[in-house]
Amino acid sequence: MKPQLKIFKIGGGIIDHAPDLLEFLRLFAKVSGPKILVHGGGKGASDMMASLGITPRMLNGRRITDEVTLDIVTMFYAGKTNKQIVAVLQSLGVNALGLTGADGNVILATKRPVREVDYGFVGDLNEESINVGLIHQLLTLGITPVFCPINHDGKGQLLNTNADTIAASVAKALSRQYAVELHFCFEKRGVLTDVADEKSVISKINLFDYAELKESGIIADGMLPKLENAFDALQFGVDKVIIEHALFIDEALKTELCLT
Ligand SMILES: Nc1ncnc2c1ncn2[C@@H]1O[C@H](COP(=O)(O)OP(=O)(O)O)[C@@H](O)[C@H]1O
Ligand SMILES: CC(=O)N[C@@H](CCC(=O)OP(=O)(O)O)C(=O)O
Repeated sequence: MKPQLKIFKIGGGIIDHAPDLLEFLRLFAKVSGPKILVHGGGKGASDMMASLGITPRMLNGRRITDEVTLDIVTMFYAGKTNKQIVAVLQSLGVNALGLTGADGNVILATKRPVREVDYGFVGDLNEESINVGLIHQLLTLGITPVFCPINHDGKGQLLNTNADTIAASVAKALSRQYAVELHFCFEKRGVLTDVADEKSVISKINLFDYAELKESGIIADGMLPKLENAFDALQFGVDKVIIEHALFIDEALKTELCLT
């Protein structure tokens, strides 16, 4: 039987609010067994860009990342956010190790090819991208990897990758060796039929429901790429995928995805 591995992803809505981030990290610290944290921080990065007089540009849930934007997001994700999270986890007794994809060549990305849109320095991932051996060794040493959304191309270029995609790709790659549970944690109780009503959580969504929810417009915005990544993980070997509130990971109200 494969050993268990729990992977959690948190996004900008939680990271941006210091008390919520601290509360989530307290809950994460209590999770037993091998675990990994993947963080985003898109909202804070956009705020930082705006404060510098630069207008953030997003398309289909991905940030158009020119040279200046890459500098800012690298400072924000790999610097401030990643190191702050690692420091708090250390204070909570978790031996966390903050990583970009360049560190230990742990995630190798490919610059997104220019088609109708030039996304700039955005990195795509594939089956070969994740250094499963290194992550396994870190977990064996009792270390908790903390991934930020910055990766590299192996030729000296840093690239910006959507954090949901990193979480799904790491989960898929490690599912060859581990029974993986993947948790997408954000500021709502799960996938809702009405985004204004926290009680309208859909407890289970299969591929058929997913198509209908997309068609009807019930899922929109950031939830679209999140569910796309989440179902991709489920279809390629991840045992369990859950979408839930970052501050209520112990509670039953949440959305679980299933294939049929
Ligand atoms: N049906 C839905 N249920 C829950 N959230 C939804 C739904 N449709 C759209 N959303 C939006 O998706 C957002 C989550 O995506 P996103 O902001 O990208 O999260 P994160 O930054 O945590 O990855 C929610 O804040 C919500 O506004
Ligand atoms: C290429 C790309 O879009 N990268 C994302 C990485 C951060 C992210 O995914 O943050 P959340 O999880 O908080 O949305 C961005 O810069 O917004």
